[in-house]
Amino acid sequence: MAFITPFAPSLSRTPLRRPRSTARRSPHASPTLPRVRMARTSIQPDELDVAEDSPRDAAFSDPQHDLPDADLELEPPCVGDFLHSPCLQEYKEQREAGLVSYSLYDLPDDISDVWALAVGPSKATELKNQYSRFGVLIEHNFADFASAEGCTDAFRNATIDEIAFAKAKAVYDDTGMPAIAEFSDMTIEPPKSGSNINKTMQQGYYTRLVDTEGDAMIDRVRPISDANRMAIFKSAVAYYDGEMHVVVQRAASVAMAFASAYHVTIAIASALDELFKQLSRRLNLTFDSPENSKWRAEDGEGQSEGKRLVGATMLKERLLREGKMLSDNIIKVSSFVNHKVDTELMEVCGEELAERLRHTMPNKILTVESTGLIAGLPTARTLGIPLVFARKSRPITISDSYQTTYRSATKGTMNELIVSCEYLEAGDRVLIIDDFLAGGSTAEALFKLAKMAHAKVVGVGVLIEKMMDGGRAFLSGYDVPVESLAKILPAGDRGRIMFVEEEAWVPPFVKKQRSEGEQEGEEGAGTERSMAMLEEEDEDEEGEEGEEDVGVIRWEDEEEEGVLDELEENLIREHGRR
Ligand SMILES: O=P(O)(O)OC[C@H]1O[C@H](OP(=O)(O)OP(=O)(O)O)[C@H](O)[C@@H]1O
Repeated sequence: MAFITPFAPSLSRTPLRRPRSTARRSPHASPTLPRVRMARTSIQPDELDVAEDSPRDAAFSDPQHDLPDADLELEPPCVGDFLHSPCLQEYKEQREAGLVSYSLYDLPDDISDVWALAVGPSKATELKNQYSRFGVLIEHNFADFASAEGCTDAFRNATIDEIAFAKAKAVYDDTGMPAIAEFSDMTIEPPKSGSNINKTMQQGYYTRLVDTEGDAMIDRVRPISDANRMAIFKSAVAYYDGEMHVVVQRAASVAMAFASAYHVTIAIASALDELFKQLSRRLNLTFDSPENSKWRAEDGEGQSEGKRLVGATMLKERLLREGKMLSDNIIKVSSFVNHKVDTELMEVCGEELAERLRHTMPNKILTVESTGLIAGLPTARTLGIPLVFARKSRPITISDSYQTTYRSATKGTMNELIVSCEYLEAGDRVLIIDDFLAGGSTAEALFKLAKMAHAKVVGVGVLIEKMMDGGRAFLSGYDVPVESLAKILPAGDRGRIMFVEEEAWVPPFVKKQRSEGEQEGEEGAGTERSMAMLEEEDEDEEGEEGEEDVGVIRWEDEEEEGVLDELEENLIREHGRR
């Protein structure tokens, strides 16, 4: 049974690990860091009691359940036997043959460590960006771990945190680099008692091949499930550096009506986020490089220096923790956005909205009282432009005004919007900022006001976009960029908020610099590396592409039948018998 993701690391890049810089560590840290015991908490521990007949899952549902001490000395039994990564094996062989050297070439000063990964490709990109800002260069990703031939039982009997840990440890053992690894599974809970369901369907379903089998399994089970039946995605992430290990688990439950394999990313993102928090504290990974701490506008297009963008990340993290769906499309964020306001969070959100929309060259922010001001003010301040907010009732100080009406999505009432002719002028380039985008009627009303003033709306930015209300499509006719920091998916998951996972946004000029940097690197900028190494690298890059193609062809043409048979087997497998 394989869980291969078609992704190959660039084996021939020199595997480097600079001796750990103490500069980034706490001055009080002892040279041998203590081992960390992590309580394995889940987002919704109360919702994880679905697999009554599984001692593993019972343990998982207990937030206090720690790895037993024996695990801390892992080598877990059979771990080396039941896991195998062809790419890591190849790397190991190259290393043993002396083809990859550990000589340290000039790493940038702001890099203090080089790590490796064993995670899915999209998460790898995110982690690379995230950790690079903290002085960690992520150099390899061994995403092709699979259960070794003949080790199916050992693999099934291992918990997901054991597997994540085993992957991290295997990568560390074979590369010498600290490693982060991930492993996830999906459970479809048994139907509620009394459901009209035949015997084989009473136990629920389970897979560890979420990427490849998850959707097919959900599609098969959904028609025989009631709307409240849950698919539970669990993810374990582990870090190991030879001295210390940290293991974190998180879970996300999604109603079958909305579930897709994609939702495993919620559990993965949440676990990785917690892992990052733990590691940044334990390893004192500080964001201390002046080079990194600012985005630099060097494209000559008039973009000013902006700050590092963490608004979307922090907002999503907060949504995950505190946001609630009160109904299908009413979102409660009153503890940090629109009643009690987390001003620091709004500050970084405003900064990110400003940087995302800076290219529209606005000279004015237009928003609506009162909650539009929450995101509007920091955005305006970052851009250094004034803010005008439309009033919902006419102040006695306003005589000449532009005025329109719109229907409030949340209240269902018709509202007036009024802006003084003094403050919206012909030729203004207006950026609309609001807390929410739902159906788009509020933003459209602001478009109308701008039009009355012969001003031009150049963009729309919101903190939170409710994907189910179609505001983006509604506004598409205006043909302006629409940016949102968090895109909320339709309700589900017992009041929990779910959002679309997106790659971190980076300014176009930074992207350009990075791709130019990469090209330079490929074209021989790595002067410290031997010609032989560069040639190998070229070959590997060809190999990477080749392998991805093969992965696709194999699924579609050669092994499709086999995979479907296996899926069929999994579907009829009772939950407790994995
Ligand atoms: O895209 P839409 O469908 O127009 O919805 C978005 C608007 O809904 C909310 O305002 P609301 O109408 O509830 O008024 P409030 O800000 O006074 O609560 C929110 O603050 C946005 O302005």
